Amino acid sequence: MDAIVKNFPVLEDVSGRPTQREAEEAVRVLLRWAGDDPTREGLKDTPARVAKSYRELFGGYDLVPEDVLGTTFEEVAGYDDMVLVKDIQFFSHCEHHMVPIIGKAHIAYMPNGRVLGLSKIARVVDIYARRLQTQETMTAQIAKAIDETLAPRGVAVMIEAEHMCMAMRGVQKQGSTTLTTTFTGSFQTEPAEQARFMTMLRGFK
Ligand SMILES: Nc1nc2c(ncn2[C@@H]2O[C@H](COP(=O)(O)OP(=O)(O)OP(=O)(O)O)[C@@H](O)[C@H]2O)c(=O)[nH]1
Ligand SMILES: [Zn+2]
Repeated sequence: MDAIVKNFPVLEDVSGRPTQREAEEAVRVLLRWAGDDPTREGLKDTPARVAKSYRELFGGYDLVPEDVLGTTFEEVAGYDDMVLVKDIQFFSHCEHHMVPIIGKAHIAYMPNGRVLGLSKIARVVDIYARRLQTQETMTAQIAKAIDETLAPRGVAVMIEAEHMCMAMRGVQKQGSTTLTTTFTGSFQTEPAEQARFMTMLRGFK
């Protein structure tokens, strides 16, 4: 695997979680930090809602890719060419500002006798998207998870995303897209396979 994975180890568990009560109190503090009054009628239930919503938006911390990548099929009539699932939409949050990253993942692999249930590829994207992320980390983590669980001949992951921390605040550049890729196995060693991945991705829009 490439250097990025070594630099960004996979985070599978977060221990020492605060209680729901503590989480709600933290939201009240942030509401006051924003300049509002957490005791006013409209914000009364907001801390509880935010705490609940965090469990969903960051639900990826409770999941491991091995659990969803278990469904594989061997009876595919000898099919051994590229499988590409493209335009998998996701919402994540950047680890620097905790604001949304909105994007699409394109994932291909070269089977080695077994193919994955297609929905499982999208589930792996969600496991990593529903954590605090950088786009580079997420790209490498998805490739690593599929590579290690399925042991295919190669994996290619491309992510294209817009970072709201660059659009809504800070430098305030709307509409820019960041592209990241990770290639393993034959996608890394054979430029022709990488090129075919790009052609399949871009050729049939
Ligand atoms: N490489 C990378 N950078 C990211 C990602 N998401 C956000 N960033 C960047 O993280 C950087 C954090 O920079 P800092 O200077 O520490 O924080 P800041 O003062 O809020 O920076 P500005 O966004 O420029 O206002 C910014 O340049 C963001 O654009 C990501 O997925 N990958
Ligand atoms: Zn950010």
